[in-house]
Amino acid sequence: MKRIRTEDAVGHVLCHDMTQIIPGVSKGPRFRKGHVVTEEDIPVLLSMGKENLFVWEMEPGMVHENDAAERLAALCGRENMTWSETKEGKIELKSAIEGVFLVDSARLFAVNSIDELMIATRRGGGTVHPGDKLAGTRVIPLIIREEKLRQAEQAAGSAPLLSVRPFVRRTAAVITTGSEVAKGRIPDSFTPVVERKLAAFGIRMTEHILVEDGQENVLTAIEQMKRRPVDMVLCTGGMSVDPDDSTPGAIKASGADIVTYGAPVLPGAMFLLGYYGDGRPVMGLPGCVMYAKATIFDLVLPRIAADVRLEKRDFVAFGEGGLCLGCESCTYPHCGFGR
Ligand SMILES: Nc1nc2c(c(=O)[nH]1)N[C@H]1C(S)=C(S)[C@@H](COP(=O)(O)OP(=O)(O)OC[C@H]3O[C@@H](n4cnc5c(N)ncnc54)[C@H](O)[C@@H]3O)O[C@H]1N2
Ligand code: MOO
Repeated sequence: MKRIRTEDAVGHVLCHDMTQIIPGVSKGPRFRKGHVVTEEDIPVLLSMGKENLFVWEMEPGMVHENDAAERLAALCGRENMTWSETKEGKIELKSAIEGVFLVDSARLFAVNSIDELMIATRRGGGTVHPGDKLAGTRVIPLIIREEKLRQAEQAAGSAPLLSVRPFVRRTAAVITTGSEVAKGRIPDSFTPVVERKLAAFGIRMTEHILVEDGQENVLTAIEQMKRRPVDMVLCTGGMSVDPDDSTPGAIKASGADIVTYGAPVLPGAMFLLGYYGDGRPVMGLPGCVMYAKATIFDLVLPRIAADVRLEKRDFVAFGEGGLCLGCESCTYPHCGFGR
């Protein structure tokens, strides 16, 4: 910080707010802390009685907070996002589309480990709508060393830290397993739940089949459904330890590359996800998906719908927060489940 003559202040950064009082008209900050003094400001400052100013020394190698915020926002990404104007050293990013919001957590962690700057985002993996806030960036001091920004850019790497991907999968085949349902002993109350959950992402159930228990039966149904022009295959029921539970074995036998059978999520421990060679996902949905308000199916569906390939580590990461607290009135996704 240094004291300089107002006439010499063009291009310098003010260290504090400057109040202007025009009797009977206005009283308030005429210039904000952080403002970069322009030629036109000089007569105004002089009229406010400011013949000298306290300014930050804009030495080479220092960056103003507004320019720094833009450098940080650039690390976040632009595609399918809107940027607010830079105000008081902050930029807010919002979604321009409906889709799934993704965060590269490890690289975001690395950037935020650097002092004097920050990027805060909403949790990744969930659905966002146009206008939803995604992230905000700013630096902590009014001016920051260029070197710090370079460190952040290095930690972030070349790919954007954040992305929003539109929902692109449109159709699903549902295979409802269980002799009690296939034989009509009880009504099928699982399929309507699955249809409703898919519909929230614009996915239609274009194929549906009921099959009796038994690995051969389920396998035959899966093979039949795989040949149809559907974007994903879903099997309901038969996912646990009962001798008649043969869905996981049938999915494996159908040639899927299994990402996970089992996940650190309750409800949803018995969930299975695999992919066929052509990239289409196949899932085994345990009984809890039918009766619980929110389950692992809700946690993975945004990414499945956006054709973002899930890996084993994505499931491992669910463990902390993967326990649904079973609140009397469910507020999912506005709760800690899966976060
Ligand atoms: N000893 C253990 N028991 C259970 C375990 C376990 O680890 N050890 N896991 C539990 C968990 S967690 C879940 S979730 C369920 C998984 O159930 P399944 O996916 O195997 O479901 P089913 O056994 O096929 O059915 C359970 C229940 O739901 C009824 N059902 C199934 N499909 C339909 C349908 N389409 N419409 C209406 N009702 C349906 C079925 O009749 C059964 O009553 O396992 C726990 N048990
Ligand atoms: O763990 Mo089951 O698959 O939760 O309800």
